[in-house]
Amino acid sequence: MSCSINLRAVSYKNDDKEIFNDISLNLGHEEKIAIIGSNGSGKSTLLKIIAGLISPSSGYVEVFHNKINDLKDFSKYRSDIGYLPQDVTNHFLCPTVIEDVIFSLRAKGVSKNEALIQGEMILKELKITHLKDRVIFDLSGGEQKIVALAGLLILKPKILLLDEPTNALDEQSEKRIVEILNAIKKSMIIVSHHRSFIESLTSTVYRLDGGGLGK
Ligand SMILES: Nc1ncnc2c1ncn2[C@@H]1O[C@H](COP(=O)(O)OP(=O)(O)OP(=O)(O)O)[C@@H](O)[C@H]1O
Repeated sequence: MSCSINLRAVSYKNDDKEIFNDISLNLGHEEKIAIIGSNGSGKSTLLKIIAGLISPSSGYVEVFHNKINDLKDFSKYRSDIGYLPQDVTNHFLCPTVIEDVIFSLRAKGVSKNEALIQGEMILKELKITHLKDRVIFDLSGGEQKIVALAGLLILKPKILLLDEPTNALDEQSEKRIVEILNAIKKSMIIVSHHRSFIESLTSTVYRLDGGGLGK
């Protein structure tokens, strides 16, 4: 099977406390999987390891079947992996929606005109054109999540890692996120506590608990 991500016997210790041990997982091409588990079981930590933000204590990650030996190895896959953190509030770098959404493209050297064209296309796709010139910190939590997602999607990542994408959202915003994610054909790992949300996206659900990952 062609895989986007493989975890090979990944373990993580924090101040000598074992968070999880010997985790193996395969994320197939354009497969969507969900990870559930109790608070503090290590779901966010595992997602950060896959996103290349922290290193495992032992074991390793493969991205497109290439072994990642240290965090530097992730640099060539940065644009391929879009990571949505649990709390997006501190994730924004620019005051307005459109400026923030195009920020990563501009950072890659894309001209302002071209970046604006692509930014407006993403806003249209996600049906948030009306938010284009709004100040991000005045937006609701749900709107901020969708704007953060737009900022990831503009780079056309092949893999999405989403940490609690519907945390604290109302039913309407959750429905909107489900529509958006169901329309996206990408490899995806979704961490969530919301059973109904997960079930509307995938039937492949893993539980991380007691230091191990199982179905
Ligand atoms: N920066 C940190 N410093 C110290 N301990 C941390 C840090 N981040 C996480 N931890 C600890 O690591 C463990 C796993 O945390 P993590 O956030 O990965 O769990 P989680 O399953 O995502 O929890 P939740 O469902 O509450 O979001 C917890 O015991 C947590 O207290």
